[in-house]
Amino acid sequence: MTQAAAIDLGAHTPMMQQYLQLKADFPDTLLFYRMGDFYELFYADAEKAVRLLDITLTQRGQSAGQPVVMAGVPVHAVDAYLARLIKLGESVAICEQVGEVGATKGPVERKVMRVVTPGTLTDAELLGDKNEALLVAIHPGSRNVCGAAWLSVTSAQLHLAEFATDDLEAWLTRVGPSELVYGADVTPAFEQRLHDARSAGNQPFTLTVRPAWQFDGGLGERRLGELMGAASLAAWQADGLANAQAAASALLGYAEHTQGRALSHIQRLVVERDDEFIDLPAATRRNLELVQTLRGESTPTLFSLLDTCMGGMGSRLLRRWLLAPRRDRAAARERLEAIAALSSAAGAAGLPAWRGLREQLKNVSDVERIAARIALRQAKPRELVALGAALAKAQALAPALPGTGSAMLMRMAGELQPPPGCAELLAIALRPDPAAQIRDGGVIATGHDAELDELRAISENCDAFLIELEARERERTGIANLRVQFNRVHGFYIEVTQSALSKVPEDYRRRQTLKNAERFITPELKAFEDKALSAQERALAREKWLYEQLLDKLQAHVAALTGVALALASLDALCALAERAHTLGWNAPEFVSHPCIEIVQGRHPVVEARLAERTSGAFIANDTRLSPQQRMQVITGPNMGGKSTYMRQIAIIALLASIGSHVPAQACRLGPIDAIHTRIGAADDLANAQSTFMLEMTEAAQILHAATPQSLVLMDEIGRGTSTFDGLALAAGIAAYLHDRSRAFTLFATHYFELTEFPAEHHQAVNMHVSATESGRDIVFLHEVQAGPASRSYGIQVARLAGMPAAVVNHARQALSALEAQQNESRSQVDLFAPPPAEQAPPPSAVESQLATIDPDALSPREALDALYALRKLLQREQPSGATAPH
Ligand SMILES: Nc1ncnc2c1ncn2[C@@H]1O[C@H](COP(=O)(O)OP(=O)(O)OP(=O)(O)O)[C@@H](O)[C@H]1O
Repeated sequence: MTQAAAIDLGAHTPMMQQYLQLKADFPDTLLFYRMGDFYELFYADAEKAVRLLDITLTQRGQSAGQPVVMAGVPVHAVDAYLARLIKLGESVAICEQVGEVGATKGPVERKVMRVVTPGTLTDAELLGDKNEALLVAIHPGSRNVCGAAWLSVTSAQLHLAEFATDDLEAWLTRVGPSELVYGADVTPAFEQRLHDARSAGNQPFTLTVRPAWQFDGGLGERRLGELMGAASLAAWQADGLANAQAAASALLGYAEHTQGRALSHIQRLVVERDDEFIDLPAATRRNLELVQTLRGESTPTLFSLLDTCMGGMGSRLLRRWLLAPRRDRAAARERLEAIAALSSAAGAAGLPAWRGLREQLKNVSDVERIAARIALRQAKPRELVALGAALAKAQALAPALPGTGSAMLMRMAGELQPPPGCAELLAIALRPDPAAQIRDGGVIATGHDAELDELRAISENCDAFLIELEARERERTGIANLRVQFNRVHGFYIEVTQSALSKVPEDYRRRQTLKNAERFITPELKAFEDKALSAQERALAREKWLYEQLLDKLQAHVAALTGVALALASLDALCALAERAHTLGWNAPEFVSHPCIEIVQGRHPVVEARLAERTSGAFIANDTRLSPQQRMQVITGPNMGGKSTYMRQIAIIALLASIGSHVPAQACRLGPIDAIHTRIGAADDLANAQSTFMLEMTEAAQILHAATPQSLVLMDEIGRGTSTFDGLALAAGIAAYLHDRSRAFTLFATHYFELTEFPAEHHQAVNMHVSATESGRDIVFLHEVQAGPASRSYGIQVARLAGMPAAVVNHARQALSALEAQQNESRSQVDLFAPPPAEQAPPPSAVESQLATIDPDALSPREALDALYALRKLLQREQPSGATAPH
């Protein structure tokens, strides 16, 4: 029950009545109730805010016989408080004063203008330049089909997908919601899965329940049709996706509810199918440290190395590219072509084009977000001025693009053209340095609106007018000490001393009599007063109105602006990739249609960068060659030798190539890839109460189920978490499965020496090892990956390097010799990789043999019954303890 319904509203003060009525619509959301220069929170909201924001709880007056408990935040600092609440997963309804103070009896009219939630942020201050808040709606349908719809309120795209409900977690990992909306009617089991998925990810999202009726397929189809301006969604291949449409209906409903208006800027509809993308499961994103390190930090990661974009739009797009590589190579090929064109020398200076373009892209404002904020009517004056400047830069960029060699760049040159009239509109309407908020005035340019100019002139020229009027009246009347003045109570007046009263002209009207003087007003002064007194307020109101008019006019340009934004973002991302390729010495990959991964002198870009920073030696590049004939590498060698680095670099190179980036290798040839799976030792997942070993086996099992001959699989030290024999046996089984059944490209690093025998019987596997040599009693890692198994393991040397006490090292050496001697003696020929014996069928039982002799068609009913009794008797003889027949 809501607060308002639970209590007797009538007993409250009028203001608290108003508050409680507003709050009733937002029972689960903190309500910021505007009172002058503060947003106030009351009752339970106040107590919660005090806890979360560390602000002071106060009490003021009484309502319904109880003290009013409240807490407030100043309006000018609200963004900082909102940012903190959003980070904590809270939502906030912002309630403003919309009526005029004193216009009605009772409290001034108030309205919730928007709801700020983690998935619907639009303020740059709350979002950060490089981040995107994604709102996702999920609708589980019948027959294991789940519908999803998602968008970022600040961009123009809406995504739809339908997938097997079993794959829910994988989809959520890929999409990465900030907030997930689901219907109140989902099953408790499904709801539990959402809660589990929320806490499993690196970035927990907020869950929001919405009424079940909002998830309506028909309504969704209609709303999407309206947004796209089309009668059918067939053009987007979005027809027939009833579950995704149901999710879209709730998504749009909720987004509008939070923004307080329709999302008219959404103009692109994208249906995503799960076979479109290279699968990058959560473990892969984590293990390859794509956007977050294993410790959960944002650097150093592959993305932090890659992202040298000049603006937030470019960074966000590049991140999307990195996390959603496509199986189809068309997009990657286009980008590679563009990078090549951007990298070729242009102009007299002979410098690559990207250099100049990146200079031009500096300080270009976030057109994507500003366009969305125009559509939502939230754009602030300075954003619009920045938009004008960005459009000018976009226009200047178009002719600077390389004219040949890249279809993508040529397309972009057209897309960078600002919508006709838009920049002019902004330039005419706005001052170049407007106030931050329209409510402060000083936003609309002089010369744009005659009435505003006049109002401003009045308030600005007031003094001059009065001086001029005074001089004129003195001359006209001949009263030398006549004064024109103003006070708050009586307004403007002309003051004449008693002695000069005889000279006062006809048209002077008496306003006030003082002891020694009389005050007058003239029709001219009265007219001026009417204007001047309210000129400032009227100027402010007029500016506000003109600003609204400007926003109205800009609506027509929103679609084109989002196009310009995308072109700017793509250009920034491509220039960043070109810059990286140049600076880091990367090369273009080549795509082929036959399955293979061939890398010449590949490097791990992040490890390489770290080594370069510490100047602790160069990174040793390594080759890789995987083909259907040689699809698995069993990699051995000492700890710290570089096995993990080598395996990860292959995955990273394959991923970079797939997004259309150059790669850290001399050359790379890549066939089709459908997934990158990784199983690499992780810390205990304490939050989910899973043991390391359980987690290891769960992840390995998922990979075995999912991997195909086009997948790349990294298995690092599988079996490490249990006893030696268990671990070895499992590792052998898993290797055999990947080799024989999955037939995936597999990199299998292991510390089980016994597994080096695997390739002898599995002909598509080869042994590789990372090299190391001994120098005295120490070990020197060479980090070179070479053919063949490691000659031995160096665990004890590594332990010595790590500073293990000499006593332990000596003890271990001795124990090792003893163990090795014993093993050599007793080494029997255990075939680790022998396929398990086929299960033998047990011989038939007497009942079964007897049953086989019966021909039911040849029996009379009486004989059939006899036969049945005989069978039962036989069974009882066979199973004397179980007196009844099996069922
Ligand atoms: N190719 C290389 N060139 C230079 N240094 C490297 C190379 N590969 C690895 N290293 C260095 O060696 C360190 C250890 O590498 P890595 O973690 O890959 O070893 P590992 O064999 O997987 O060890 P463990 O089995 O203990 O996990 C890296 O952090 C890096 O500093």
